[in-house]
Amino acid sequence: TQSTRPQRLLGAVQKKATRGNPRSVIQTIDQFCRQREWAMNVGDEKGCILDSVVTETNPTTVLELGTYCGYSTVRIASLLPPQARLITLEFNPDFARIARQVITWAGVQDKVELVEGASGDLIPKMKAQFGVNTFDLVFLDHWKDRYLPDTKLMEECGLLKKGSILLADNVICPGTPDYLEYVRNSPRYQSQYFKSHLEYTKVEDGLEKSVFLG
Ligand SMILES: O=C(NCCCCc1cc2ccncc2s1)c1cc(-c2ccc(F)cc2)cc(O)c1O
Ligand SMILES: [Mg+2]
Repeated sequence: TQSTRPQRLLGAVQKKATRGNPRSVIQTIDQFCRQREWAMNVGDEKGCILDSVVTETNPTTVLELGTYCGYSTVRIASLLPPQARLITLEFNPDFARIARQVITWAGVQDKVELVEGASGDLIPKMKAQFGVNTFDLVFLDHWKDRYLPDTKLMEECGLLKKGSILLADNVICPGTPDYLEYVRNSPRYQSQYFKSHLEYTKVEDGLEKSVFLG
């Protein structure tokens, strides 16, 4: 039977990347996506912006919405201090199955909890079921029309505290117009746009970093 793109991406990682070395996993995926097949990872250009936001935030508790093959999961987890934790949500079980193997190959599985399900269902369970108080950093990279409702849901569930950082991928391409309008006009956020390009292309895209002001 035909393999899927995530399966071929995992194959490249298991063939070319060094076990336990997150940087070599990232490098292998970027090479695969540039030389073989495009895939919707945040990529190397936006990935550097992600890295700088993670390191400057120095988060203890991170939420990622949208795991896909685990590329940004590995990028974030590899920069976390020892006791820090990353919870990543994935809706698609096939993507989740691949992501678990990529995360383990990179050796960051002890910092990561991958949960399968829809963000709208799981966010209200974060405190009771996952023992989360608040998130220091949230990376939004799932359905683009869920960024705004899920941000409002996180506010309502008390998952954001003064200083929590929201970092949103794809605010230009595919685009998240209602989310951008909200975080840029709400008095509860201080927003900043980091201009970049859609992963592995010359198309404009960018990340929006929004600090929750409480
Ligand atoms: O859709 C994208 N990403 C979300 C996939 C949806 C996966 C989900 C995870 C989850 C977890 C919890 N609840 C609900 C959900 S839904 C996406 C698409 C493009 C793109 C850009 C130009 C193109 F021509 C074609 C695709 C680029 C990107 O960087 C993306 O992130
Ligand atoms: Mg994305």
